Amino acid sequence: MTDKLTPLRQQIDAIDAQILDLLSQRGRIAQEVGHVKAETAAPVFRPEREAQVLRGVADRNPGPLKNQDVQTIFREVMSACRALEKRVTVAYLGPAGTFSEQAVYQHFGHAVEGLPCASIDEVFRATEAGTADFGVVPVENSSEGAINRTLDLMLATTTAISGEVSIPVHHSLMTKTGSMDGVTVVCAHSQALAQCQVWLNLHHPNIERRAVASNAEAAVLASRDPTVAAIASEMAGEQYQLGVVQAHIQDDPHNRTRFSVIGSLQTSPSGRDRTSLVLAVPNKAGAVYKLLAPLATHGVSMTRFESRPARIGTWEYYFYVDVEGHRQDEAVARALEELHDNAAFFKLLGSYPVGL
Ligand SMILES: C=C(O[C@@H]1C=C(C(=O)O)C=C[C@H]1O)C(=O)O
Repeated sequence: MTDKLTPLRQQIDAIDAQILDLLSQRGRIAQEVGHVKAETAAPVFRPEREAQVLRGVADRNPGPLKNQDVQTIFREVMSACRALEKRVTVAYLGPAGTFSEQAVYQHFGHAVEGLPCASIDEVFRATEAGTADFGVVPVENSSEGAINRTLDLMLATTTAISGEVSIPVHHSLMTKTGSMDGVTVVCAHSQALAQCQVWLNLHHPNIERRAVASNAEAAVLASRDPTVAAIASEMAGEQYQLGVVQAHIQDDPHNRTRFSVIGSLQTSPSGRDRTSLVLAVPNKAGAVYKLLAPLATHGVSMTRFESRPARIGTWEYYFYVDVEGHRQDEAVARALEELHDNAAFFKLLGSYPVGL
């Protein structure tokens, strides 16, 4: 067996040497790109370019590696190259170990400076103040719907959306010991408790459920107290050395959360983009129908329509609308102009590449 393995490993060693050499060449060119950008104070992180690179590797992938796996590798290659230009700082809902942190790495790769924040408000504040270059905030969950605080802050702040990232959300029940003996309370973020309620009703109907600031916070509490169980990601469980009582307890096995990347960057077209905006109309019959007519006129598809009650003022609801295409695409630009004219309130949140 050894005789058969040795020549194969020699081939792998030779290929690795080539890969390393090519990575170094790529890194040196990225440094040059960094110098060019510095001359014009151009932004280092270019989400549209990174999206194109990732789509390109999937299109050209000859196998046997899976598209998703080569994309993960190239995301990290770009992340490391980008860090040679500048290591971007990204604020997210902490502490470390949250799904938000996972979303940060999925979008930016690991060569970034994560800035864990105590609340969604703080992520917006850090991003607006420039303490972080970008922020990553949850927008909607496939089981529980919109994250209202995020929608409200999108309206109230000057941040723009420059990207999106969607991740599978799997919840596990974990304790310090890996068993439920002596456990009197299950802690998690209210969204996670809601996403696991059928399972909890069935298996632990009599244990108190307590909502805390985040699932990672629940993991911290469980790591300190054997009477506390946490619902959190296994990543958080590993971070705080918890034992898994039961993995994947979320009621919907396809549960996902979509995050927005926020910042001051206005992303250029990537070829497959989405545009997010907020609209309001006076409370009159047929007003919403009329408001949206320009989308149909210009053949622009709407991929999301969400309403939020206006807390003060003249209008009853704000409508959060996502459409296919970039604000610079001709059809989208025309539709947006007409929407703007029809609406009592209009705010363009941003155009950005459709997430992988
Ligand atoms: C190298 C660049 O800078 C960054 C790094 C990229 C890369 O490594 O491919 C791509 C886009 C930018 O986020 C660039 O703008 O081309």
